[in-house]
Amino acid sequence: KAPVSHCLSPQDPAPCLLLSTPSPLSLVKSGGALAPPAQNPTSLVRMLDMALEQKVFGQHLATQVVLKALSAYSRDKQPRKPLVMSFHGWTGTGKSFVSKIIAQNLYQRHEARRRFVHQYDAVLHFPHAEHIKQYKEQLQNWIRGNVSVCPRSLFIFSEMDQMPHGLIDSIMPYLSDREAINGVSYGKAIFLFLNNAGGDKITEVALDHWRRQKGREEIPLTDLQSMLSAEIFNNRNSGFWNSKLIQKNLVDYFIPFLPLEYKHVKECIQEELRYQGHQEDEDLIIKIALAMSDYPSEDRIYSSKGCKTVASKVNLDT
Ligand SMILES: Nc1ncnc2c1ncn2[C@@H]1O[C@H](COP(=O)(O)OP(=O)(O)OP(=O)(O)O)[C@@H](O)[C@H]1O
Repeated sequence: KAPVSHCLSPQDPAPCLLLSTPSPLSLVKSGGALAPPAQNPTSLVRMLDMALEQKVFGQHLATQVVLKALSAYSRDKQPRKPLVMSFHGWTGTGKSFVSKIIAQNLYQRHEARRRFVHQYDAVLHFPHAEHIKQYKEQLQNWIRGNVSVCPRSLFIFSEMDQMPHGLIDSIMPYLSDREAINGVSYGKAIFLFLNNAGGDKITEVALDHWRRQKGREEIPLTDLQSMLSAEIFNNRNSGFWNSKLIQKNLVDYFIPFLPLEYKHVKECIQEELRYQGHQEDEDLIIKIALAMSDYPSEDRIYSSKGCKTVASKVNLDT
């Protein structure tokens, strides 16, 4: 569970420092491979597939789309447009978890590859809406600087719902389908946006399916995706409210994270017990999972916190 490190962090006083003093590794041209030293992109995607399959519970829609998108992306030697994915769902359903798995598998086998992964937290890095002009400039500089050094950079924007309105549109030129901007080509970069916006609608759809006694696997992805794009564009609490990125269709995939059910929470608890080195204790697993399955109040199908508080609950009870 290594923390994601920054290549050029938003708080760096000189955001382009690495451009003037790059390390030898950051100068290696990544060419068609995902990151230096060159690796077979297909095998990286296969490893990612295995990791998602083993570690992520209850998110068959999200993991399928992520894998398809990344396999297509990794096959394209000269993409003109970066891959842009927007994750949506309730808290604790695995959005950050999946983005970490992507980062670890595509970039972080080698310590130095962490330099290709950049995480921006709207609450931490863009706290004051009145500074939006300055943030726009900084954001453009960080992205331009990082992609100049590492074309296959991965940018993760978490807490998108807290993003000052209009800020994300400042990166629109980099997400477009075009050759290069001032000699820098952005087509090999990946952008991930993590949002809670859309989570309530996803849950409504899932619950409706459950009430009609249809399986979770039957929830249609296409309906959810178009609903999500409309929802985040029209929702004032979303970082994409009225966003040109949505209007211009620059987000390639809207990815729904379904609310987690009792059985998925149980799996998270089992995993956490293993991780903390405890024996599997079925009574304890059931006790925690039952307490966490709280939505809707009459049926208690889903956990409104997903698996987010599992680690602390296990800590408390062991
Ligand atoms: N679908 C899942 N499968 C396995 N573990 C999960 C899943 N969802 C969450 N977890 C566990 O719960 C922890 C918290 O989840 P995570 O941070 O990914 O939630 P999130 O969707 O990003 O929430 P938020 O919207 O609050 O940021 C993860 O680190 C992971 O251990």
